[in-house]
Amino acid sequence: MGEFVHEEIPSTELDRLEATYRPLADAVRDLLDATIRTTVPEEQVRAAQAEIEALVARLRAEQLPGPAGVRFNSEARAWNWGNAVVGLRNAVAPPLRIVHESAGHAWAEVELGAPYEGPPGLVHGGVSAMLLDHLMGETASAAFTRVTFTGTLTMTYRRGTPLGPLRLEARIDREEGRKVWVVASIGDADGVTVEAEGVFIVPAWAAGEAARG
Ligand SMILES: CCCCCCCCCCCCCCCC(=O)SCCNC(=O)CCNC(=O)[C@H](O)C(C)(C)COP(=O)(O)OP(=O)(O)OC[C@H]1O[C@@H](n2cnc3c(N)ncnc32)[C@H](O)[C@@H]1OP(=O)(O)O
Repeated sequence: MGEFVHEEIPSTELDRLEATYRPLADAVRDLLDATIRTTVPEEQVRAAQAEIEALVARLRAEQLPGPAGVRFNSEARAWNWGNAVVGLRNAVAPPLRIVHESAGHAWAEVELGAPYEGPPGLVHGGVSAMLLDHLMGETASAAFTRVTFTGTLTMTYRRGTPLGPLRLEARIDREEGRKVWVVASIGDADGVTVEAEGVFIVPAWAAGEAARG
């Protein structure tokens, strides 16, 4: 596993960088959707591909040696720009904007489009699991006071989850030692579509931090 990296970038500078990278990722997200849905003639598809390849080369002129990781500064600011669910610079991430109502209760509202499809018009079951896994993990972390990893995640798909606006919610159900049980759901305007239960574990190597949290 990589590490949580201490990198001393002031929070004001991070705000400035995020204002640059967020619109870039939004544009790439739009590109994903357009790549799925375009019906332009094939020669235009090939021309667009060449332009995209040129853009990739421009961005790769300077880059990190590997994934973005999780970083934090001494102002208690943490950033995980590559995260698959919440990563600000990750066009694959919706991204989920999670609201921590209190330690142990969090929710998010999101609109999922064409890149998240499984059955026709419905959210891919693995995407539902991925989004809930992350939301539940952050919930188990009790407002970022401890590190938890998913141990076991159980999904119950009650009915198809339509693409479009959705609400996700998670709560800590109970705790025992280093184990935290979290329950969660996804719902649309007509009610719950997916329920999940998970056991999140404060790893032995992080247990000291958890005791302080
Ligand atoms: C202060 C800093 C703040 C920073 C704050 C940052 C917060 C930022 C939040 C981000 C949120 C991200 C959310 C993404 C969530 C993922 O995607 S995490 C990635 C997917 N998960 C993984 O890769 C986990 C891989 N597995 C592991 O690393 C280890 O097996 C585990 C799960 C950490 C457990 O390791 P361990 O600590 O050595 O566990 P161990 O001592 O053997 O067992 C402890 C207890 O847990 C039970 N247990 C162990 N494994 C399991 C299991 N798989 N299922 C159920 N129970 C289990 C044991 O039976 C034992 O129970 P008791 O005997 O105590 O009753």
